Amino acid sequence: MTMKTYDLVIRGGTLVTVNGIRRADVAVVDERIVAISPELSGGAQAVIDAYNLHIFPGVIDAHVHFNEPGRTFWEGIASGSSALAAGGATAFFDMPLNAHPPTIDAASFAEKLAAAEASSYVDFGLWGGLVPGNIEQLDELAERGVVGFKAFMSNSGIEDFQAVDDATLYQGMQRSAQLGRLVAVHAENDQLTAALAQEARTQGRVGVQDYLASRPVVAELEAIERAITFARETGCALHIVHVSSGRGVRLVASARAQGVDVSCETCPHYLVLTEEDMVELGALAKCAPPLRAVDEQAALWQHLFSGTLPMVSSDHSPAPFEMKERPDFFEAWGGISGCQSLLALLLTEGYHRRHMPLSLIAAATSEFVARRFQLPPYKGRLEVGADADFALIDLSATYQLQSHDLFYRHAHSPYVGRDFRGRVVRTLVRGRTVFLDGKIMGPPGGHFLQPFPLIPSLESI
Ligand SMILES: NC(=O)N[C@H]1NC(=O)NC1=O
Ligand SMILES: [Zn+2]
Ligand SMILES: [Zn+2]
Repeated sequence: MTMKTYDLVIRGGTLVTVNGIRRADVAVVDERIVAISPELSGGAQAVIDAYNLHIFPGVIDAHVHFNEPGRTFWEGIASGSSALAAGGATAFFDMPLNAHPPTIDAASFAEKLAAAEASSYVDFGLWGGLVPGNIEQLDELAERGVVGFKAFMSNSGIEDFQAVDDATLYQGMQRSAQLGRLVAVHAENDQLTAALAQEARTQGRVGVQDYLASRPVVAELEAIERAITFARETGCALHIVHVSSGRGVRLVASARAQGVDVSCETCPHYLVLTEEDMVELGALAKCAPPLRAVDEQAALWQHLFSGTLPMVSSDHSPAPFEMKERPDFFEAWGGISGCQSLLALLLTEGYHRRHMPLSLIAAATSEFVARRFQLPPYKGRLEVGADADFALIDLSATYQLQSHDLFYRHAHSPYVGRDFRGRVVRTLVRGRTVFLDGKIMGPPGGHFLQPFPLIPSLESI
């Protein structure tokens, strides 16, 4: 009798799935999970001892800006995907900005795809952009496999990626509905935020508080409602990125209850930082929508617990530190470097501090992401047949984050100096270790992920 031989067996770990946690061995052949059982017999070419570790499905970070090509000096796919791997992520979706050119047509898509295929350590999907003037290009982007189309309802801070006017958003959603792709929006009312900012700046009020006051919650609520109205009308699936307020999540949840195909995400910074931190940390913690008061933050946690807020992604939006150093706070780069800390923050502040179930963390960072964005059924789950994408976690390890721990091109983050509980020990992408004990293991071998089922090419129908 021949014994079965696996490529890899991970022994004794505690598996965290959306259906609960259990101890089991996991066997991998050809990049996929082929067996899960309390005591797996059979040989293996490699064995990982995970007796004191939790095995999470690899994080799928649906929202990062890696800036390559064109602004690789801000981040880059190699450094950004290294940071993700160090944070337990096995896949990401890159936003169509702040690379140059932005991903708004077939040619720019090809450039981005080539860059990511050459240097990503983890798997990746690509967002296309919806901007004034590119509705004709949505078809070619859909055909090439974008996750969906991202639009800014307010100024993006990047010249080459213009905010949508209402007509572009409406018509873009009509086209996206026909293409079966969703639209994701940065939801803030541009007129309101621009006018409030302008007023403050002409009066010489250019501090953190003035910035906060220029982007009130109502600007977010109004834009979310408008996007939902268009989604209801066009039948387009809608995703609201980085919702910063409990009331914003409520709008999404009630529209969903009425049958609108709309989802939302929040980011770790809205869960663990408040506007007071923005005052204290300055531009390191500058983002849009801005950080909020503690009551909004508490509401976000409640929504996360109840499932009305089903997804957390990082909105990692890095830049050289010099771009954060401006006497006028409005001029400092708005964007937080945080993708390496996404899972660790949820473990520290969610699981340890608030007793959030680990299953919910796995759902919010992996399983729901895969489902919402229609990844192939072998992504985002810990089960037989799925890709062997894992984050191995020592839940009880404590540490203080240091800037030299960060793999970002520019090693700043509002979380430096923060105490964490729960450490990523090892990350595997399709069975291959990409991060172990503080080091990235090359070479980069990330695969391009497309939504599934694939859109048939127009010539084939
Ligand atoms: N351009 C860009 O990355 N903007 C992002 N930064 C941020 O804080 N919010 C965003 O939308
Ligand atoms: Zn945004
Ligand atoms: Zn973003």
